[in-house]
Amino acid sequence: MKHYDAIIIGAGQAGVPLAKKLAEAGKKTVLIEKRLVGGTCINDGCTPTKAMIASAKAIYQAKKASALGVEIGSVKVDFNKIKQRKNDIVNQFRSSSEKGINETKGLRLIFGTAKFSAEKELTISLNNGGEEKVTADWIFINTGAKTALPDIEGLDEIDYLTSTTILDIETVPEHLMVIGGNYIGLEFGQMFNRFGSKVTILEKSSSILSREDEDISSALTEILTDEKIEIITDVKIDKISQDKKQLHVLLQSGKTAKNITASHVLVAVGRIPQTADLGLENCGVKMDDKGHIIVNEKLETNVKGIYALGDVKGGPAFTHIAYNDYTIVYRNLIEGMKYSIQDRPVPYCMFTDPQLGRIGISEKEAKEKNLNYKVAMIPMSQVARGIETNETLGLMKAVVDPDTKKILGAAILASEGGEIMSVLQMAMEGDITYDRIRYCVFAHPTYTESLNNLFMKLDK
Ligand SMILES: Cc1cc2nc3c(=O)[nH]c(=O)nc-3n(C[C@H](O)[C@H](O)[C@H](O)COP(=O)(O)OP(=O)(O)OC[C@H]3O[C@@H](n4cnc5c(N)ncnc54)[C@H](O)[C@@H]3O)c2cc1C
Ligand SMILES: NC(=O)c1ccc[n+]([C@@H]2O[C@H](COP(=O)([O-])OP(=O)(O)OC[C@H]3O[C@@H](n4cnc5c(N)ncnc54)[C@H](O)[C@@H]3O)[C@@H](O)[C@H]2O)c1
Repeated sequence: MKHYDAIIIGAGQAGVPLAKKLAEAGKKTVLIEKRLVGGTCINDGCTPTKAMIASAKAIYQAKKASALGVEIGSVKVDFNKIKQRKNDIVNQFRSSSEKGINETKGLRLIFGTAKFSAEKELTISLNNGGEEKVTADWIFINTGAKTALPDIEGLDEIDYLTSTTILDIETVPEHLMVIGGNYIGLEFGQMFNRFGSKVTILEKSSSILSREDEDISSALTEILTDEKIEIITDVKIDKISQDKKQLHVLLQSGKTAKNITASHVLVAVGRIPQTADLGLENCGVKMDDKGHIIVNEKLETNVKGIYALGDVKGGPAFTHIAYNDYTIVYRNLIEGMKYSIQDRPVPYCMFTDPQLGRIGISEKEAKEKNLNYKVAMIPMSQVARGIETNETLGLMKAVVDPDTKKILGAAILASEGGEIMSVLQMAMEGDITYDRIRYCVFAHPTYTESLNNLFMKLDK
């Protein structure tokens, strides 16, 4: 049995950089991956979806080009080429990551499924056959999450799609029914609508984006509905069945019963941690009732020397959070720092068009916390850059503290909303108050310049 300084389970967004850096720091390290280097983000998540969303945006832009005086004629979608481009980008990212691992001295990559067989011992079922046992002083669990399946009668008897399988479907669905109206449902829903599918989104809450402020959720609902996407809320699905031609969904929306047929169903109701087959009972690492690994603010589990990073530990499930987990663990263990995950900013961006860039607290949260707050808001139809580029959908909104003048949070539903939000995040991190931003000199005419006008609204 081989002994290492460090074992990392999962070549995801935390695992790969951590493994490389530990090996570079002189630690004998092994990285175990059961499927593909790069994990969800590169292979089934951010990279492929954002590549395909770029194609969907090009279709949309081409169709509205006549508003800018450009006549394109009919727009033809080559779905195979869209997928090929997506596959090329994914392969490029994955192979460059794998090359980086293989070129790192002191780092071994094993393809296989790891399971704890004792506290600091793992048994690996190797992908090319056989088994290997390894032990280490430090073990880092970065096994990510997978699609959650709702408890709906008949779901296990139909050919449903997940965010992974939909990436490789042969043709554009005629009618795509999406269960779940949040990040995955909305990004895929709008994308396939633009590729030519009829799209129906079924959301169990009273609105899509149910965790966001109502004005943000209703603005996006209007935008998507204008694109002819059907959104049904307050949904309880009673049964799904399939015959040779169609899928049939029996549901209640509020008090109304509906029977909807569709050609395809995409399940997008959240993700669950990949912990069930990890053998955690053999090492004593504790999980919560949803199967997430419980960690302290330094990402250590209840067992000394075993850490969990990324989606598997619960909390915000984003690539940048998994990556930040790696930097915290690495700097604490190798550089002797005392970084914590508490109070770190959690920005995110949903890549619908317009994007939703979010940071800090929402108005809803400010109200719930009984804070003294004010809201600044400007519709994109009043933003010069938006008008000039024909990107007038959405709004910018910031929640501020009128006493300290600090920005508490922002929701930017706009073209490039993620970039504009990041400008406000920098201001929040650097304690730049809104009364300064109001008079900051920004280049004209940029979206950022409109932050002057956004905060001017607070005087009115
Ligand atoms: C469709 C989709 C779109 C997304 N878009 C975005 C986005 O735009 N922006 C964003 O920030 N986030 C996005 N996310 C979320 C993001 O992908 C995840 O938060 C991120 O990948 C989590 O990284 P991780 O390192 O925790 O896990 P992962 O990247 O999931 O990596 C875990 C790895 O562990 C491996 N593994 C699991 N169990 C074992 C085992 N027993 N033995 C060996 N290996 C194992 C898995 O095969 C996998 O490779 C998206 C997710 C999806 C599904
Ligand atoms: N741009 C991004 O950053 C991005 C993009 C995609 C995914 N992600 C990550 O992936 C994770 C999973 O995304 P997601 O959208 O699948 O999950 P989610 O938990 O964010 O949203 C699931 C939605 O499904 C609804 N729902 C649950 N059960 C339902 C049912 N039976 N019928 C109808 N609706 C139901 C919920 O009310 C919710 O609105 C997110 O946590 C996110 O962190 C991020």
